[in-house]
Amino acid sequence: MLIKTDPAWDSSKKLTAARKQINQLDEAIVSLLAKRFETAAKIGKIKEKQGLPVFDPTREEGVLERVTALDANQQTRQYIWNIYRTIMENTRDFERDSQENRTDRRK
Ligand SMILES: O=C(O)C(=O)C[C@]1(C(=O)O)C=C[C@@H](O)C=C1
Repeated sequence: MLIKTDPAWDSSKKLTAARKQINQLDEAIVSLLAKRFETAAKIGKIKEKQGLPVFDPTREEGVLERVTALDANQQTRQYIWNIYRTIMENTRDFERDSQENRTDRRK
C-alpha cells in the first residue's frame, strides 16, 4: 500500500490523472470518428449511384499528406500516417457495408 509521503504516491496520482485525460480525449476521438464514418457512408452511397469504386487511392494519398502536415510534431507524423491508413481501410469496409448492393468487397 502507498502512503502519501511516498514518492510513488505522487507518481500514482499523476498516472491516474493522465489516464483520466486519455479517457476524455478518447471520448472526443470516438465522437469525431463516428461523424467521419457517417460522412463516409454518404460518400459511399453517392459513389454507388455514380458507379464509382469505393477505393480511391489518389484521394487517400492526399488525405495522408494533408493530415500528416497538420501534425506540428514531427516525431508523431509517422504514427498519424499509420493511424489514418487504418482509419481509411476501415472506412472503405464501412462504406461497402452501408451501400445497398454489398457485393463489392474489393480493397
Ligand atoms: O473521399 C472518399 O472518396 C472516401 O470514400 C473517403 C475515404 C476516407 O476515408 O477518407 C475512404 C475511401 C477512399 O478510398 C478515399 C477516402
